[in-house]
Amino acid sequence: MDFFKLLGAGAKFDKSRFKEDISVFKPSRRAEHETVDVVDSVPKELDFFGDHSRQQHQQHGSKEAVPTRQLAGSASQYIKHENDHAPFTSSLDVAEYLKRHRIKVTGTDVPHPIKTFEMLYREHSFQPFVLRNLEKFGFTQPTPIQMQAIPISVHGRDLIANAPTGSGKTLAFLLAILHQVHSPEKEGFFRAVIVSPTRELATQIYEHLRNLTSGRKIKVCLMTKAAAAAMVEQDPAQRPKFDILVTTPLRLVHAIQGGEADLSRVRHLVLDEADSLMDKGFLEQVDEILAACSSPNLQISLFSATMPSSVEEMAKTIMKNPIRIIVGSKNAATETIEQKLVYVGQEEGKLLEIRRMILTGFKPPCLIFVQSIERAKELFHELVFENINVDVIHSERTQTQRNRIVQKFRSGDLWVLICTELMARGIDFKGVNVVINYDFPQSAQSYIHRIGRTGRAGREGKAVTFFTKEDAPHLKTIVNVMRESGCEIPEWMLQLKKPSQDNKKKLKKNPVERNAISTRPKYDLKRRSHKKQIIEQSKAKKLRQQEATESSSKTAAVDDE
Ligand SMILES: Nc1ncnc2c1ncn2[C@@H]1O[C@H](COP(=O)(O)OP(=O)(O)OP(=O)(O)O)[C@@H](O)[C@H]1O
Repeated sequence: MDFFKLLGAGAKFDKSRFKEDISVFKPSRRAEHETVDVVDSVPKELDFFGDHSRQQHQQHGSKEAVPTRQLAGSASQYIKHENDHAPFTSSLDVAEYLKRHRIKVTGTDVPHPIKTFEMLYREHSFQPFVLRNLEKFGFTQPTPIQMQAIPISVHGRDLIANAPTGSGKTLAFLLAILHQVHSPEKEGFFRAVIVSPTRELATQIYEHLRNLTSGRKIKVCLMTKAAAAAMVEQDPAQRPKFDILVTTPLRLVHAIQGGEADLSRVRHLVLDEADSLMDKGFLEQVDEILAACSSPNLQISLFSATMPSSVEEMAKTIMKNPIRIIVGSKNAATETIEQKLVYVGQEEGKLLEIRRMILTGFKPPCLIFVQSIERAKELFHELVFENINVDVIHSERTQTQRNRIVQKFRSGDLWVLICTELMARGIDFKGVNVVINYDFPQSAQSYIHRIGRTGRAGREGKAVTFFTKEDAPHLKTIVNVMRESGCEIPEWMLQLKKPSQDNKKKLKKNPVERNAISTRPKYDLKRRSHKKQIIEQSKAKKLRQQEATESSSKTAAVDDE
């Protein structure tokens, strides 16, 4: 029996490359004579995921070798329907409309959704400039999250919104804010604050807002390092007045502590990528921001493509009677993304696979995710000689470099961008064709956001995730996401054991240890590191000698005096 055909069910395997693994998984004589359905079952010998139970499920499953996306219904949220302009006639009518757009809403006194942007003007007294700008920038029809989130926010209600990546969440909260802040206030206090976890995302939201406010005197502040430094220098009475603030958490906390940002008049606080902001790394800062937003009428909105229950529970403690929206399935990946898992054997197999992809019709633009800055640099040094336009972005690069790289990737000058988790959330590169998870993601959330950089706004995209034997215990986490987003999964993958909560936590905290990314033989690497060590030791010795000579000549000079 062909075990690598079997392993290939739901993943890709190259037999010639995995000779060693073939011997590891070599079937017993008895197993060779068994007639087993190629896809449905995995014998013990291949049970490197530690799940023996799936043998009992031989009769189920698909014969599809690679998981494919189920197309049915995936683009439904963008399809216009005949009755889209007619007002709602009954609550049944509303329920049917929500169902058709796969919008689930929970909460009390939920305002009706909108069917068109024009309804914002007719039913919610939006200013005409908003409609003009929407048209100017090509937004003709609201997406499902916009249909329901905007009226809720306009009614001043707290909101927890969970909708897929690339489904237009940004415009949903920006339009609500524009309605609330449609004319500039003379005193110029911040009236709305949008917090996002990265500078890149904050900049993107700011640009989006600038487009939507064009032609109006609404003042928007992007809290950059330079802007914050300028505020510190300025006399408080002379500081420019702003209506809306877009910021990262730490920058804002510094401004609050330094007295440059007064949030006492903020009416609406939006936490974009809320689950990330309410995670340990940011929680303290978010607490401080919340404390500074002291208005009794504060309205809070949380948006993300992933909203774990623990975050929702925590969120409810700071919100007043919130309404919750889920578009599609909760915490699922976007359905227009074709997702694939590729088994690469050892760590070294990843480079071979990526080179094979480049040689055999690789369609840029492409984002490649790795788990650390070190690995991003290593991969860049390997791919830079491949005759492709490649660059690398991570938090150790300067802000100017980061801005330039993002710009080049957007304009198509860069084909391949190697990145860390820094780029996983929110960044809207419209035409990314493929996302490669070179390193297996550390959580389902990370997977959903990373692959969500493709397949945006109803477009199609591809996501390829490499996995080695070390990643196998966590494979089920990703398989579950794939299933939730409509991929067909072979039965044996569905039967894999779930990683324990403990294991999940461990992986989230620390990534899997991996060999360095390099095509150089290990012997070469060892020799290089040894050589480097000798050079450093010799430099240190020289320095010590120099210092000793200097100090003895100083003593001599003192003696002479
Ligand atoms: N109503 C609309 N019609 C057409 N395009 C839209 C509409 N709303 C948003 N878009 C576009 O869809 C793309 C994705 O939107 P956005 O970045 O807001 O997604 P998101 O839901 O915030 O994703 P993520 O979870 O990754 O942050 C953007 O290019 C945006 O301009």
